[in-house]
Amino acid sequence: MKPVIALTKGRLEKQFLAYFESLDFDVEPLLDKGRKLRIETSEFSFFFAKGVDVTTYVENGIADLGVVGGDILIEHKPDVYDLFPLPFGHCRMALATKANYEWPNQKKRIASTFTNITNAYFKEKGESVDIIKLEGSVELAPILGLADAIVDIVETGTTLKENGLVIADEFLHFSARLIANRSTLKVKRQQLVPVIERFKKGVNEE
Ligand SMILES: Nc1ncnc2c1ncn2[C@@H]1O[C@H](COP(=O)(O)OP(=O)(O)OP(=O)(O)O)[C@@H](O)[C@H]1O
Ligand SMILES: O=P(O)(O)OC[C@H]1O[C@H](OP(=O)(O)OP(=O)(O)O)[C@H](O)[C@@H]1O
Repeated sequence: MKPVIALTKGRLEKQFLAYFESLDFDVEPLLDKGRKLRIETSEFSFFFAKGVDVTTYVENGIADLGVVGGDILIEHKPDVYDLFPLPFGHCRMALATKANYEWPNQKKRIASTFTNITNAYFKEKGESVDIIKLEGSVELAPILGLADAIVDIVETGTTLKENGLVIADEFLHFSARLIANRSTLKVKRQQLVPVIERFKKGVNEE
């Protein structure tokens, strides 16, 4: 059986494809996949899922390997092998507010998709805050008055800028990561190690 790889769909998928192609793997069947969620190449079986679901599939041994953002690993702490960083998907975590924002004297309200990361960040500062969980377009929260600030991913800073927000603090840097199921890595060692080494070659050559 071919190794099974779970890929985070969307943004990371496109960057993965470019990387995968640069390592001379067969990408042809992945290029025109349409709405298909599973694709077979000559060497691998791929499927595509949201980042956090990629970790669930890898954790449960449905996929041998997975490609996922480092933010997802820190936020959800799945029980998988975190093998190494991949040279794409670079972004950072930031606390952001409206420009010239005056923090209130009472407990701060922080909106984020990353509630565990936010909680850990403020805990380390010894500050108690109210965390409001949002699923996307988090930048809206300070603008509409739902929260004083947000904790969210920043790459170019364009989304913050175009919505009148500024970075108050930056505290974590991420890239995509290659992850593996813990027991599969032992059982299918002979098959997986050469694949992992080939992925690593691309990282070392960067
Ligand atoms: N603006 C960004 N620039 C670079 N990398 C990003 C950016 N936003 C997210 N990422 C990285 O890419 C991964 C996938 O993000 P993506 O936005 O495609 O999925 P998502 O956050 O689940 O969004 P959606 O709900 O739209 O699918 C994230 O886990 C993160 O590591
Ligand atoms: O610094 P930038 O390059 O502007 O990128 C940052 C934006 O990208 C992500 O959002 P995404 O596009 O995934 O949409 P979402 O808000 O629905 O998560 C992130 O949540 C920021 O909003």
